[in-house]
Amino acid sequence: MNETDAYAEPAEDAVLGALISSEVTVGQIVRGSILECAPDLAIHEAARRMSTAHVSSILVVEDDVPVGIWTERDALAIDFDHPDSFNRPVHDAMSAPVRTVTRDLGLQALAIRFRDEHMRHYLVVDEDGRRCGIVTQTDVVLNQGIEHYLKLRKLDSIIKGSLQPLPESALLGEAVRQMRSAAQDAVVVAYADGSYGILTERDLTRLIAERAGSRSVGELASRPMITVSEDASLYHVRCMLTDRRVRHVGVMRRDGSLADLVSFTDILSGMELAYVHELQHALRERDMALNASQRNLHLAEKVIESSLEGILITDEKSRIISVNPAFTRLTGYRPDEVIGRNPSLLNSGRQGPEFYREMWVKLSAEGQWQGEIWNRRKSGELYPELLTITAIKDRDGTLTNYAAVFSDISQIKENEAHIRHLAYFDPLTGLPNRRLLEDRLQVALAHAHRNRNRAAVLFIDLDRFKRINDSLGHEVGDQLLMEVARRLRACLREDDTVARMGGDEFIVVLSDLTDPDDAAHTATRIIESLRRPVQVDAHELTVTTSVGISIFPDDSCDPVALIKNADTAMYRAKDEGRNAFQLYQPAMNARSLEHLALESALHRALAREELVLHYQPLVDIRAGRTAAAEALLRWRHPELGLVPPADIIPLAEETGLIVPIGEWVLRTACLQHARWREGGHGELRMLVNISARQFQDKGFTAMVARVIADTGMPAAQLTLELTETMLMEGSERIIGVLEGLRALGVRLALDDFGTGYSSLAYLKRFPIDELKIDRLFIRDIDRNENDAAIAEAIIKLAHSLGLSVVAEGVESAAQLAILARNGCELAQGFYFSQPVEAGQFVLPS
Ligand SMILES: Nc1nc2c(ncn2[C@@H]2O[C@@H]3COP(=O)(O)O[C@H]4[C@@H](O)[C@H](n5cnc6c(=O)[nH]c(N)nc65)O[C@@H]4COP(=O)(O)O[C@H]3[C@H]2O)c(=O)[nH]1
Repeated sequence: MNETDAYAEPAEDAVLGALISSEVTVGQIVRGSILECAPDLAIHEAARRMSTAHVSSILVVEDDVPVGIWTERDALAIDFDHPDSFNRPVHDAMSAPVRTVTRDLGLQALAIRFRDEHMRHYLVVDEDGRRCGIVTQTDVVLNQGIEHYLKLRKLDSIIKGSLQPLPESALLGEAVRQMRSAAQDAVVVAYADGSYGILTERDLTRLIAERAGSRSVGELASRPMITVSEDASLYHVRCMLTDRRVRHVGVMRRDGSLADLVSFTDILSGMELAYVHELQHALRERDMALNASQRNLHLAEKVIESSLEGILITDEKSRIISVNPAFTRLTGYRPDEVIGRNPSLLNSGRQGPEFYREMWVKLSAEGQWQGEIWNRRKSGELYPELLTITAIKDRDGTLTNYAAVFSDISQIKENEAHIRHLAYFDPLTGLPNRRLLEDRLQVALAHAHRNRNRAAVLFIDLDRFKRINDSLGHEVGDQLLMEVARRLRACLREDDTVARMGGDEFIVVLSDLTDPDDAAHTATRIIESLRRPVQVDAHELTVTTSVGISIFPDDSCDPVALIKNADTAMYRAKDEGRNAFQLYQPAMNARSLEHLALESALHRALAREELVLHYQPLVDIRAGRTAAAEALLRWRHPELGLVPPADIIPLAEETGLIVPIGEWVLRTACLQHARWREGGHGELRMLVNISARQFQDKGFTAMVARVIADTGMPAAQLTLELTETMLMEGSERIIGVLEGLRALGVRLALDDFGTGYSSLAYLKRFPIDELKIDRLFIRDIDRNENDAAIAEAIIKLAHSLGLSVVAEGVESAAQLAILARNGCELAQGFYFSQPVEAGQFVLPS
């Protein structure tokens, strides 16, 4: 094994490790023992003690105070031609004052001091100035953790090439003079046989101790001199110096001649310490960044692993490369069954190729696709999921992966179907209820309009039903209603609709009538059919019926008006003696004239400041405290008195006046809120209704922003109430408007929830914060199990979508108790307060 192999350089990692942990302090490397002597000790005795102790310095102490230090370097100052000088007191030859460093000084800093102050020894003291030891340059070279640097540098980079060997016959005094003048700590002695020897400061100290006279260097030098090739690295040299316990090696040129003598001092002064320092810093930072990114990676892995949503990641060719545990839970496939395969293995076959084509078009254009999709589990079962696919690109924009995140929405769909059934059908008779009827009526009218036909609405009321109910009990009443429903159905064609409006009221919609008389014929058939006695248990019941008829388009084109007109006609039939039908006549409805008059007056109402807002509190059920106010529009008509919004809003929408009126409402409510804030009630939220027509206005979001800015309204305290039907136009534009509003910081609530037709899962797409359950569901919540079930289901669903819930129209403590039990957060209704003028609004104390 040659020397180079013996000092093989450390592996890269070991070097880096040494570097990073190299924040060593002087205190950690200093040797505890200090050789001390009194100032009057003879120099040769001091030298003897140093030689015996193998140390390079002795501290001169007087009265326990260091007054100087005598080192091997100081030995050079001794006159070797006159050995008498060896007997002088050390005080005459020592260096003073003693330079000190503290224990906590870093090795880097110490190395710089050694180099800049040309020192080779420092006395180390602790925080209280107590002596702890002597630190030498050699200690630094051995402990600094600079291996990486030494490894990079070759020996030839520090060779000075100024070596002047002395002939073996030269006298010791000459050698000392050369060392002194050349500021060297050793001289090389060239022997006549071509070999070399070395005489060092340490040898001089020994010679002083021996009181050696003037002898030739050939006799005194150590030989042979240890040498190394000029190609070796500084690291290699350092290892040699340490292992051989020497402080100098000769450097041999490739041609065999002696190039120089190098020592620990040369190694230290050849180092670019600032560079080393920077390198250490950079490496430390790299290490920290690496640690941080490993931590982030670990975190991301944990999130994916514990996510309740299924996650699937593919490569750019759509081959699955990883799935999370939720994926396995939801689809039934283990990772090893899907990795490497295409996600199409989950296809249910329910969506056609066109669906997937559109998905890919959107994915490549926008980088993301979201929607509902039916997939197939491993068991073969189909299930609906809400799926988001994101295309992932690297820094250069090259597509690298797709990530799909999905949740099983079967439960939501089931709830939705359940609620829809509860919401659209009368549980007693199984007939459509008012909501579904209105829907069907719209369809029937559109159909009739298209076919240029008529349609009819028949309002049916059982005469004196209440008497039966009160005298024979609900059970009997219910049986009777079920039989009535069955007979009504039997009187109609398949395309016609019969609905129960509640109590003993039914409505029939006859679609596509060619002759209005057909409506009268059907009415007669119904009256006849219901006139036949009904057997319920032991009772034979006979009921009579009154029917009112309105015809589309003759009596109105508006479904609500048609129902109202049929209702009016039905009352006329009752007035006329019951058990008959009446066709609607316009004169029956004096209100239509009123309507016209109102329309022109509304134009002037804004300018005349006839509009006012009333406020109704929303109460935090758990805290029993007013948490918000809803602003409700009123019109103080000079003759008609207070006109309710039901009469104002449709008119305002028809005439387009809703835009300025809507802005007035918002501004007035915000100004009112400013007054409450001044009074210390800034915590109250303000809810403002937005109409569909207003929402369609292009400048709507800008208007809201303007009002907020003008009035200083804290956006988070403002909630805009929207209705389901507004959202169901469902376009990207609507989502854009909602997101624009959200960006302003306002909250969004969905009003009258349950009366629209929305897909509940679809709601997930909208940035809604709050859901207001329509008061129709609340009205009978304490009497009707069905309504209670609907309210409960809506509350649960809203919570599962992360929405808070407001119950509207709470009129009794019993209703409130049920809502509280179901976890409903807020309630509003006459039980707490009617809508009142701002001055009468009771602020929370
Ligand atoms: N039976 C009963 N009713 C209760 C109870 N508690 C509150 N109400 C009524 O329920 C309605 C609640 O407002 P909404 O559902 O947003 O319904 C509002 C809202 O959709 C609309 N509206 C009111 N003000 C405005 C407005 O400034 N702009 C627009 N676009 N619409 C408005 O008119 C609708 C009716 O408003 P109002 O007649 O003031 O009727 C109010 C309120 O008086 C209760 O315990 N029992």
